[in-house]
Amino acid sequence: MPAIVHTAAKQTVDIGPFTLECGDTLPQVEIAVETAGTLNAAKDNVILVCHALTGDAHAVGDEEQPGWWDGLIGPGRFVDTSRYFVVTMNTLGGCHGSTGPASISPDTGKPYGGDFPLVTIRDMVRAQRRCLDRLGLGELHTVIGGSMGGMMVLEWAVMYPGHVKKVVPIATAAALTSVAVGYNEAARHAIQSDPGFQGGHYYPGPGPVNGLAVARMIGMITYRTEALFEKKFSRRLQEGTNSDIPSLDSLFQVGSYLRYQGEKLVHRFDANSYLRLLKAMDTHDLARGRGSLEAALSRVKAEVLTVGIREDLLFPYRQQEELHRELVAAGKSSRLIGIHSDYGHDAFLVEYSDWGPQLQQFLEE
Ligand SMILES: CC(=O)SCCNC(=O)CCNC(=O)[C@H](O)C(C)(C)COP(=O)(O)OP(=O)(O)OC[C@H]1O[C@@H](n2cnc3c(N)ncnc32)[C@H](O)[C@@H]1OP(=O)(O)O
Ligand SMILES: N[C@@H](CCO)C(=O)O
Repeated sequence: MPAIVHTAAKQTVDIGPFTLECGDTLPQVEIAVETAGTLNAAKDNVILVCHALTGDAHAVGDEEQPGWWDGLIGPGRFVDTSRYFVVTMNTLGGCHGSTGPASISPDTGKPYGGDFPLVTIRDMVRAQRRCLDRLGLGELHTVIGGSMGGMMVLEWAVMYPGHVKKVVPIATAAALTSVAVGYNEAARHAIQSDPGFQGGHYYPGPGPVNGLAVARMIGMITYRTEALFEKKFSRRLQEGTNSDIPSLDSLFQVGSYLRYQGEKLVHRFDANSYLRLLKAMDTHDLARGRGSLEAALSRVKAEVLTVGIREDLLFPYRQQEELHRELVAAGKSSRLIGIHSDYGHDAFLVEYSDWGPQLQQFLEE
């Protein structure tokens, strides 16, 4: 069993062969894990953080690199690492240290590429559970995460009700709306129609970089809001563009920004993982195989604090309201916070003042 290091630490945990919901077995699975804080003697202060689509295990910063949730988690912050032992894993199927399409298949000695199977949200959660077992961490104080991470949070509450005391699903839902699935289809099509895609067998080449950039551009529009774009860019043209005569080359600031965001993602994300994680979100439904959402939620034992962003275009606030309503109807302990933010969906990664204090209180009660 791997040793647990009880301060900020990174490790890769071998969880062995792993059979997915689709029936395929990955012969060897590794999960990249980062921890922050100290595990107490009773082992009852563990908070599991589940990342969103392009996140990774580095939620909490260290001397080398800031973490993507530093505004929320750290010593003396809303999730206080001087009290809690925070564990974050790169998801199975991802591209930041855990087994995914770019990993070498033990069967062929080559990267899986296009042969890597679909990993569902439930597979991701089962892999997390097995990883925690390997680390000797059976019980969770809280599971928290946003967007795709929030889907995992809800699955934790349903799949392992006896193992988690509290859950905090943020900017998420029991299943994506048809519009969100539509955006994801357009993003996948951009990647798969790029000549660099080659059916997913593009390693060690750069792969479908243009398609991935376009996919991110589409995504970014859904992660923000009209109000934010109006404030930041309005209809201004990018510097150097002739504003007097309309031209095919006219570049708006918003266009330049989206292109930049697309290029930025290409340097830190693998297209094969992007395709699979989008599909995992599309195909996810908390009710699948459980009769109904009501039946699924009837299994929940954890206290639930749902956080929604009222301006979220991707996971509309009505979805978090519905989740809360269903939980209450099922007699569960459920609270809902609806914040306002021009950031829209991405607010959970950038704005904490409206919900951080309530989260802190929820954790400490
Ligand atoms: C911190 C990390 O690296 S995260 C790594 C792991 N990834 C994740 O966890 C995923 C979640 N994170 C995210 O989605 C994002 O990082 C967010 C939401 C937290 C913040 O997004 P950001 O891209 O940092 O912020 P924002 O949308 O304001 O964009 C700012 C960038 O756009 C650039 N920009 C702004 N206007 C324009 C324009 N008109 N034309 C071109 N570029 C522009 C800025 O110069 C800035 O560039 P920089 O990132 O090189 O500094
Ligand atoms: N900005 C988030 C959006 C998806 O929730 C990410 O890239 O993971």
